[in-house]
Amino acid sequence: MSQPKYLTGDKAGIEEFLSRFDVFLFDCDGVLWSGDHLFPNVAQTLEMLRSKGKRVVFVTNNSTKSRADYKKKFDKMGIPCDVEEVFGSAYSAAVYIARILKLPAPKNKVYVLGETGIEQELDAEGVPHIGGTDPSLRRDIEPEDFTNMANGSALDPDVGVVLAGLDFHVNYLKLAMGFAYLQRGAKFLATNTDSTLPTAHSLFLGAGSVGAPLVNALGREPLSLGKPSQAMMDAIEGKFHFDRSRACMVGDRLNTDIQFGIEGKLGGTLAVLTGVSKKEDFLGEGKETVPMAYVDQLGDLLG
Ligand SMILES: O=C(O)[C@H](O)[C@H](O)COP(=O)(O)O
Ligand SMILES: [Mg+2]
Repeated sequence: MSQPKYLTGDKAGIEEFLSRFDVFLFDCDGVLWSGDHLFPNVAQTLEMLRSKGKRVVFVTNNSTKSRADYKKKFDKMGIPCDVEEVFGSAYSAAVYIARILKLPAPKNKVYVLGETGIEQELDAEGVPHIGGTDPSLRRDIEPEDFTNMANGSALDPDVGVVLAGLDFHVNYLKLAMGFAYLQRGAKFLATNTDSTLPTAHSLFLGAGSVGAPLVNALGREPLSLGKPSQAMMDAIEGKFHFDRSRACMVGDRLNTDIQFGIEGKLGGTLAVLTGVSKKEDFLGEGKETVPMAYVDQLGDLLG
């Protein structure tokens, strides 16, 4: 497998690379920012691409925010963005549940292990849901909870799906309730299964690590609707109608972003070193997932 091209400081190489693509799919966490810290020259780089007539789509696995929430974040960060340019895993999962899975009401209710982003996107698709940010679940489990989950009286009979995403308020009660629904046959879905979350210039538990207790107890993985799932790529192509051979995925994580672009048969992939993956992860012999090119940070594309 050919080695990726290092583009930082290579003005001619950058020009040639950018000329191959009309559309850039941008990952967010670890590429544009770390939490609320915008990396250098990100806004200027996106402006440069747009001035060259390139289309940008923001494709994030972070399901804690809805597309509308991301639009507010982009505005706060001074990055011009239309809400329609954002395609997050919460939206991807809500579209899948509403338009592909299409469980017959009333058994189409979703038990959410996650934050408001998931709830907002389910609302937008008209999918009923419980759990999530419900404050009544932010408490210790009590002896009667075990009894009432075991006999079903604490469970909603209309729940047909358990949807797991990044949840900053996870506890035993919420996990136990999710497991109770799964044992009763609810479909097991995830917005994404990233093991770690790159933020505050460090790594924290990701969505996959929050949902891991359910995977361990149940003995099987959820269907993930985030990167590298090609259901997400198909949904993005269906919405934006682009030529995959002229599209490039830009990301910080090999087993989500770069794999997503490669398996999606996009024209190219660009790794940045400001998030999860390190260059040692893809340079040298026998590496499983290798980007077409890489830069130290996104702003290096300014040349
Ligand atoms: O744990 C997570 O959910 C992910 O680390 C996080 O949300 C990744 O977001 P992305 O890099 O896809 O923008
Ligand atoms: Mg990322």
